[in-house]
Amino acid sequence: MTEPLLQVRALRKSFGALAVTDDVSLSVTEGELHAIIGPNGAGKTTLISQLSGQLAPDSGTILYDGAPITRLDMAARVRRGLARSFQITALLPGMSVLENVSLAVQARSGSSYRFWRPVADDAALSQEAMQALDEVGLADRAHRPARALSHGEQRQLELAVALATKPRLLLLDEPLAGTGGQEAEVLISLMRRLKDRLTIVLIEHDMGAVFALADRVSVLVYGQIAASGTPGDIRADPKVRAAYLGEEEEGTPDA
Ligand SMILES: Nc1ncnc2c1ncn2[C@@H]1O[C@H](COP(=O)(O)OP(=O)(O)OP(=O)(O)O)[C@@H](O)[C@H]1O
Repeated sequence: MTEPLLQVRALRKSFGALAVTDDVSLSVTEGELHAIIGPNGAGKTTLISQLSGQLAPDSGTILYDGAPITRLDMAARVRRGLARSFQITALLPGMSVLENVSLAVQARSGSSYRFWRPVADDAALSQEAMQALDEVGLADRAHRPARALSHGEQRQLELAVALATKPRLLLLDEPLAGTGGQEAEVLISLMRRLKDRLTIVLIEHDMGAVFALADRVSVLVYGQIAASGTPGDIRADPKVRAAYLGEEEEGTPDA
C-alpha cells in the first residue's frame, strides 16, 4: 500500500484551557480530495493552520511525503509543495491581479528573479503568473486592480496565488465563503478540475459542494475526529448526523 502524502499523528493545540485540536490523527492519500467538515468552532481552521505552518502544535507530528515537517515554517512547506490558499485579506487590493500572482511566483522562486524591478516587468515571472490566472479563468482580468474584482473572482484569485507556488498538496479554507449561485458554481467546477492533478484538503461549510467533490470526509467535533470515511459512510453515520449534519437540516446532503 502506498504511503499517504500527508499523515497527522496525535496533533494537539490548546488556547488556554480549550483543547482546539485534541489528539487529531488523519491521513490524506495522494490524489484525493479530503474534506474536513464540522460545526462552527470545531477547530477546522486551527487544524489547517498547523498543517500549513502558520501555527505551531503543542505536540504531535505532521509527516508530508514521508518526512516530518512539524517544525518547518510556512515558507519551507511551500517550497516542498504544500500550499494554503491565501485569504482575500492577504491580497493586495491596489496591485493588479497579475502582480498579486507574480508575487507568489517570486516568493517561491526566491532569488532567481530580480526583486527590485516591478514584479509585472519580468517576462518569465509574468508568464508563470498568467498560466495560474488562465487555470482559474481570470486571464482576461490580469491588468485590473485586485480590488475591482467581484467577490467570487477574488476567491478565484486566491486560488491562483496558491497555484502559483506549484503545490502538490493544496489546503483550502472555505473557498466558497461569501459566494453563492453562479460564483459558487464557477469555484466548484474549478476545484473539480484541480482535483484531477492535485491532492486537496478542503474545509467547507457548503455540504452540497463537499459531497459533490470529496473522495473522503473527516468530521471534526470539539477538536476531535468524530468520523472519517467516504461521503457515503459519512452520510450514513448516526454519530455524524447527531453531532453535525442534524444541526443544520437544510445542509443535510440527502435532505
Ligand atoms: N488564536 C486564538 N486564541 C484563542 N482562541 C482561539 C484562537 N483561534 C481560535 N480560537 C478558538 O478555537 C476554537 C476553534 O476555532 P476555529 O476557527 O479553528 O474553528 P472552525 O472549526 O474553523 O470554525 P468556523 O467553522 O466557524 O470557521 C474556537 O472556539 C475559537 O474561538
